[in-house]
Amino acid sequence: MHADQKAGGEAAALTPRKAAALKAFEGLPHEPGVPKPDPILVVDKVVRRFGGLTAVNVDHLEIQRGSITALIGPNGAGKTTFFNQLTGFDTADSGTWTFNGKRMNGLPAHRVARAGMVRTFQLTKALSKLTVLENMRLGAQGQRGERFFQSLIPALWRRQEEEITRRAEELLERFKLAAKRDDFAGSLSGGQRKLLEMARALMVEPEMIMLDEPMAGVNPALTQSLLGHVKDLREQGMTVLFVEHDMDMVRDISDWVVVMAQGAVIAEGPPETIMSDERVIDAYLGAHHDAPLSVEEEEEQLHEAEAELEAEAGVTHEDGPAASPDRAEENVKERAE
Ligand SMILES: Nc1ncnc2c1ncn2[C@@H]1O[C@H](COP(=O)(O)OP(=O)(O)OP(=O)(O)O)[C@@H](O)[C@H]1O
Repeated sequence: MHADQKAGGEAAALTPRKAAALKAFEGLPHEPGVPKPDPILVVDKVVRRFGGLTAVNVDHLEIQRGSITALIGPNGAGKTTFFNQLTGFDTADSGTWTFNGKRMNGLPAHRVARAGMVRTFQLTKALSKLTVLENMRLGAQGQRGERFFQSLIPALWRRQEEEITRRAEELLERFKLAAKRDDFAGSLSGGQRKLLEMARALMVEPEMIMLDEPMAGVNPALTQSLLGHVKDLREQGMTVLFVEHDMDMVRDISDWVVVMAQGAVIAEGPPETIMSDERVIDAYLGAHHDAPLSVEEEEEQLHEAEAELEAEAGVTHEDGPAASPDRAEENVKERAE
């Protein structure tokens, strides 16, 4: 009975949108840059250098429409820098990327947002001296700019302002922040700020939302709620790309996982297999951790170990530092006895 209940629960969690997202990835090779059946974002040869450091060097990447894709990788892999390039918050040295078939490289952040691709930040950008509602209304700036000429006519402008407030209030309701509407954003908890950031990103009615570490700084009480909201974005037809270090969250909500290391995409695949992919384990633990040692490497390690033992034995011996390898050997023997 327990198994049935479990199966029922899982079936209930497999919504049509989730099923469609999973089907889109079925049978795809688990290789970096693998083409997707219906990509909303296509990235080619994006490079960003800081002095001598190549922070991003992504050869090819496609993000499947309507899916939740996780972007993972060790610290300093280039995930945030990559987000910054794609969303116009920084300028790539080279490369191209298209969103819904339109070239996005070179566009400033507000135009990228207006095209339907928005992002949130690792450290939330909520303006603490503005109220929650004011923060939400600011999120609609892209829409305002688009209707600049309408805004010259007061009646149209007022109607638009009312629309913006109505949408903001609806979203605050959905994200359970309605009671905080008139509080300063600075008074919110870390998790509530993350919710506000997500709600604010939705003010421009995006097609794709990019979340930079949505779980960072969120207390456990809000974790489930945040997860639910992210899944909900896909249920509403949006595409989600998120950076996250919390592997439970990655396993729980993503349909597909892209792994970055040292600026490049090194692996892609479904969450259940990607965590055991050797390339991924190597990237997290440091390259070649489990490759057999060469004779030279073995000798070098032996030598280093001996030198350490000798040094230790010399320092801790009553007679003072080891004067010679022989003396050190004696010290080691004495300690062993
Ligand atoms: N403005 C900058 N100037 C110089 N170096 C930078 C700059 N921004 C990022 N870097 C470097 O680029 C590399 C990639 O950094 P990035 O923050 O994109 O990695 P990340 O994968 O997002 O890491 P984390 O998971 O720790 O957030 C790092 O070595 C970082 O020090």
